[in-house]
Amino acid sequence: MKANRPKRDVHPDLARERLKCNFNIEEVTNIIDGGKDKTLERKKIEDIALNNGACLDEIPDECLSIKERYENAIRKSCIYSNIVRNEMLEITGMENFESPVLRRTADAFFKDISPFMLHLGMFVPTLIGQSTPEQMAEWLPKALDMKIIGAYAQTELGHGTFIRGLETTATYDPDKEEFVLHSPTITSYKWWAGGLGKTANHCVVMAQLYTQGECHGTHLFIVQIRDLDTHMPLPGIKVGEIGPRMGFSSADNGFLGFNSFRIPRQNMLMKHAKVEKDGCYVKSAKHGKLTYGTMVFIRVTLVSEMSFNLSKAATIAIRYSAVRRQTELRPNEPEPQILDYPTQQHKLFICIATAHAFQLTSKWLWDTFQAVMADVRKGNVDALPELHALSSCLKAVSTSDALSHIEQCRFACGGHGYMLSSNLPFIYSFVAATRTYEGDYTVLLLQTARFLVKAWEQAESGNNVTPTVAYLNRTANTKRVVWDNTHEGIIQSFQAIAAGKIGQCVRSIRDRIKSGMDYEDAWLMTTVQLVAAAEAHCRAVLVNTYWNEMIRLTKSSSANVKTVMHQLAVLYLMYWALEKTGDLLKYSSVSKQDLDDLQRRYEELLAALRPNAVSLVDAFDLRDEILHSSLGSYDGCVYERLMEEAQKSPLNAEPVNPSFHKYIKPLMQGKL
Ligand SMILES: CCCCCCCC/C=C\CCCCCCCCCCCCCCCC(=O)SCCNC(=O)CCNC(=O)[C@H](O)C(C)(C)COP(=O)(O)OP(=O)(O)OC[C@H]1O[C@@H](n2cnc3c(N)ncnc32)[C@H](O)[C@@H]1OP(=O)(O)O
Ligand SMILES: Cc1cc2nc3c(=O)[nH]c(=O)nc-3n(C[C@H](O)[C@H](O)[C@H](O)COP(=O)(O)OP(=O)(O)OC[C@H]3O[C@@H](n4cnc5c(N)ncnc54)[C@H](O)[C@@H]3O)c2cc1C
Repeated sequence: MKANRPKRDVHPDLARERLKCNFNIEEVTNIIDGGKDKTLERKKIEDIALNNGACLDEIPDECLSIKERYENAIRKSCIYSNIVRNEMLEITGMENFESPVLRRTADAFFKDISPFMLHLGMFVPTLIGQSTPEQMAEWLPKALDMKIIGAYAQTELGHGTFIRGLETTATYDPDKEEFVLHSPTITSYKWWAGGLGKTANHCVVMAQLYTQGECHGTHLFIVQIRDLDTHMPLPGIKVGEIGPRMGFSSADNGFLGFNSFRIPRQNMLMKHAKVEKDGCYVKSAKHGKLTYGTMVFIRVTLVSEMSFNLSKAATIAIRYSAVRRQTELRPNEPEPQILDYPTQQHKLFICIATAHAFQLTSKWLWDTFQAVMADVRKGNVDALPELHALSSCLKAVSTSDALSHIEQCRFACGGHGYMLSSNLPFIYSFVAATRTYEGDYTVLLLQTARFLVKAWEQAESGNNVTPTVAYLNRTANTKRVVWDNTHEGIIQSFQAIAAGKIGQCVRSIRDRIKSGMDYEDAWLMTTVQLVAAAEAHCRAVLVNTYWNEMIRLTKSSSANVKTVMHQLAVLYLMYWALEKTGDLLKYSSVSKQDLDDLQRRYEELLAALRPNAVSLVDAFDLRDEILHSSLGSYDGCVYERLMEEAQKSPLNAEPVNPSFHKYIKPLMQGKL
């Protein structure tokens, strides 16, 4: 099933674009990767993956049946896992199994999703984050060596968001020193877990723990569900695939039910709480939500995942826009490249800037996460609420923004963007799921809002608050910030908007309580504003972090790299300031004239970035094998590739489809 891509000359329009570049592309690539050494390591790993079997499928994935797609994905997953296990991890180090490079090289194998993704993405991280040292020694080597393949089964048919409402039970039986797992209702069936439907032989299960007649809430258990030799479901296990979805077509998302299924006591993941042999429950965690740790970890990693997906979509749309020509501007003049239209630049340059904003913020978030986890290991959980609030809003906003920008990339490619061979629909449907999974957008912003309301009350009473909300100490009691059109001024305005909205939420809640509502109802009635306040806080964090990190990381860069990186960050600030003019008018002293000036400067910036646009996406350094796009390949031979992909449609395998003789001809002849 291997096909070789024909080598072609670079399209003259793209070649001309590359000549216009005025900055050192490699320097920008190094900044995105996190340093020159990281770029070299990434390239080395990509070479290993691509020389070892990553391949174009002769028949595109989308032309296969569901079953064929799954089987092809498994075939490739096994090849890929072997390479990861035997060669890549030697370079990254076994402890860096979650390295973004592995995620990136996986794309060279899978246009859609690997059924093993959740094994490496959630099963292994849960073992690491939730096991005792003994459990880790037992399970982790097997998982890393692919001796066992796992899934993460938390969500049920009836509940995804409200984890405390999960119904699966794990009841301890001290006589046999076993837990009995049971699914008491149809709504208690596990639903959605990736890799569970057909692939996994183990999974982590979240269930309500009962011991000595008492319920202790949700805990995690490791459960073998299939025989390691025959792969048949074990007695007491009902497992299968949940059926076709909008995307994730080869991820075999599954359902799982238990009929009084027994597992040994040692299979409860006991890092934060345990059940003794006699059934005694002992809680050691200093914070009640540490069992939610894998979710926080994934939320943190999703920010860089969004940067990666956006960089793919932007690369496709910008290369395409450089070779696509449409509409005469003046009679008898050549049609311009569509990238010359300011409206096209408005759709696309923000995608490049946002990919940078998310990438730089994600590195900062990752460092914050590591520091907080190091504290937690020492028994200090003070920074956990702030980390939860931060990772929740950044996950929500980055997935939501990435989704709408990717849709803009598709719009920017006109009809051809609708083709699956462009890869934009795959990228879109993958990112659409991220807005929901690992915590829905609204739900996570409301988590952040809880933290913000408390922080606002602290700041209001003159107490110092934690770093990401420190702006509240400055702005909580200010009515309107004075508008200043420098980058510092714009960042401060975003902080003023956030503070203003949080303050308004607090006042609404208080007013509602005064008018007789209890706190829960007052909160509920204010949730539309609370979501907007949490989003505003997240934007303040994003603009501030992106700007500071950009300045820090370009300190020793060449002058032109500094300029272009600076231009992108200013574009990001201006784009969002213009998107939020209503808020600026409400919470700052900005005037109509200031906004008109801002609009003009934004349009000038689009023009200034235009000559470097193709090189800026080249700097993402996404190889064709990873992009999988007829519109986005490095050579820009868009029309040849579209035609080539069209030939692969199964409908073109024969000149006349049998349905002609069976139905159309009889219809034409009046014989039907
Ligand atoms: C090595 C071998 C080679 C192998 C090779 C294999 C080849 C692999 C092929 C490809 C490789 C690819 C590489 C992998 C790359 C990985 C990419 C990652 C992809 C991941 C894909 C993920 C798929 C999706 C998975 C899922 O969706 S899992 C399910 C997720 N579910 C949710 O997120 C549910 C959301 N709900 C909640 O989180 C909670 O219920 C809630 C909304 C937070 C409420 O919780 P609860 O009711 O319990 O709490 P409350 O009472 O509301 O709050 C009480 C207080 O607690 C605070 N709180 C809540 N949560 C937390 C927390 N996590 N931390 C800290 N504090 C928390 C809350 O704020 C309250 O505080 P208070 O002070 O206000 O009281
Ligand atoms: C592709 C995909 C893969 C997945 N993989 C896994 C997996 O591997 N393992 C796993 O365990 N799960 C997985 N999930 C499940 C996923 O985590 C849940 O779907 C997600 O957490 C949302 O929960 P829900 O489906 O119950 O939505 P619901 O909570 O029912 O949400 C429905 C609507 O109600 C709103 N809503 C809900 N609660 C509130 C509230 N308190 N306040 C205001 N509005 C609210 C939401 O905003 C949303 O608009 C996956 C899901 C998808 C789509």
